[in-house]
Amino acid sequence: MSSTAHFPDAEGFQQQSDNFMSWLQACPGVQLNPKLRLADLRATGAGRGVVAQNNIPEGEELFSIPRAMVLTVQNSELRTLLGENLEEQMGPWLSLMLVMVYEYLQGEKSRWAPYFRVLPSRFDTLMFWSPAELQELQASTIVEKIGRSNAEESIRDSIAPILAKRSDLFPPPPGLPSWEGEAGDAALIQVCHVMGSLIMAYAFDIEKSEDDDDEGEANDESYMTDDEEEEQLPKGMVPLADLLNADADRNNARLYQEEGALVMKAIKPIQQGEEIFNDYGEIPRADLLRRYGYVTDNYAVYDVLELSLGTICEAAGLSNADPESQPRLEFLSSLDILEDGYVIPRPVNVNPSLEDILPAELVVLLATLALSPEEFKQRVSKDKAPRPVMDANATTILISALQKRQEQYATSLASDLQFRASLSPLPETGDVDEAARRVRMALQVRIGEKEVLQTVLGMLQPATSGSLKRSANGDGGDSRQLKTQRV
Ligand SMILES: C[S@@+](CC[C@H](N)C(=O)[O-])C[C@H]1O[C@@H](n2cnc3c(N)ncnc32)[C@H](O)[C@@H]1O
Repeated sequence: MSSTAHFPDAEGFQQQSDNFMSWLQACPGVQLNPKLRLADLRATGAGRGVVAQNNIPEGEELFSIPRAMVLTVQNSELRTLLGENLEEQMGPWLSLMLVMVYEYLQGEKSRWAPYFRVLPSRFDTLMFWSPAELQELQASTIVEKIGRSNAEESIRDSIAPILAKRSDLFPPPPGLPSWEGEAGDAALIQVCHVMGSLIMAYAFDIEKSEDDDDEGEANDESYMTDDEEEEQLPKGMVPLADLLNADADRNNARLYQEEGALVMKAIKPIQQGEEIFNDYGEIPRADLLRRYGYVTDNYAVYDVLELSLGTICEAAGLSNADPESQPRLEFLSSLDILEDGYVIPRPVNVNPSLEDILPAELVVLLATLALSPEEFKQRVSKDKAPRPVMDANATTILISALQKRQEQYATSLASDLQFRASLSPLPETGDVDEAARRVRMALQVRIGEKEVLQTVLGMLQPATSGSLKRSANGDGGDSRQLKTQRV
């Protein structure tokens, strides 16, 4: 979304921002601090953003948006028109998507029309990348999390029938007789993806409780229903709050959910000319790209490497990773400590220890796979998993798993770094070629993951030298043990 290409109307851009701010200002109950300006940040690839025109002290209210102004299922007339409890029936994602499609199709008649005019309709999020572009992410597990086909299935199952039945409320786009048939379906999927992407990158979770001062960042699931979603909070598009960009290091504002309004406050002193930033949380660049369609280096500290159960089992010499046919996996599964995959964070301390880095569940899995048959039998009879301690055998399995993981990426870290160094900087202003931008963002993501991998490998390899090798009879003997936190 953030390149200038996504805001093509150069002439109207500032006008739309000004119109939006005037509209907001005139809405009953809205409080806007006059020190704010909705700025044009396209030159830095960040679309619109909120900037301080004067110094703002810590704690000062930046704006207050009455709950009635938030674009939610609750506040849309569609709820009454359909006469159904949409949230209960469809879950928070799809119900808000339907409501947003409705309001968007209402055009000028929607009470949120000036708001829609400042929201983008094109995005750089992974949902919109072509298969060739996604290939640039190589073996990153983020590709599996995009969930495009699941999302489209949910849209066809839940939203399409309502649009087909109620064309009085959902007029098909000009030139199309209905939302059915190939063209109707394509138009429906397109508009739903736009609304889904807006929810993913812009919406907040709206606390139901009154007078709640918690921050309400939206959850990070793809926009589809699943069982867990039933428990999720309703989502809402909060005008202006969602025009704040985010920065991992420069977060200086927070949204507080108060009884009658959502209130953005400065959480640090903000200097004149400074941008006002929200916080998207500690998310890896892969997720930043999937949800928000951009990456910046200051999220690199949150990069992770994901190691699948399958890769670990392969490294341990198991023929498959099916708990039904692998007693050690079945044992861990019966204790409820088996995962499909394990997330290894980037070591960020000066002298990182394995203890800080490896998730305890991963260490227990490795320790279990490293047990001799005799030791495993004992564990089963005690119905107790091994302690989360890395011995030499566990370390060897992890090294082999990391090497296999490395092979899953099409290029090495060294060649990626070389490629990055060879790239000339993208122009700061004007239209940046979308494809070139995506290649670079994918490169950053895969470099981050490979850096985590190499750092952890580097930490493990010295540990296997000398006496750490387990003897052929499986006796742990004098293995040095690398203890990690307990589960
Ligand atoms: C909540 S919106 C913020 C408003 C947005 N800039 C706009 O013009 O509509 C989130 C989107 O803003 C962009 N964004 C947020 N923080 C950014 C940053 N630090 N650098 C570049 N783009 C950013 C991303 O495209 C993201 O999907």
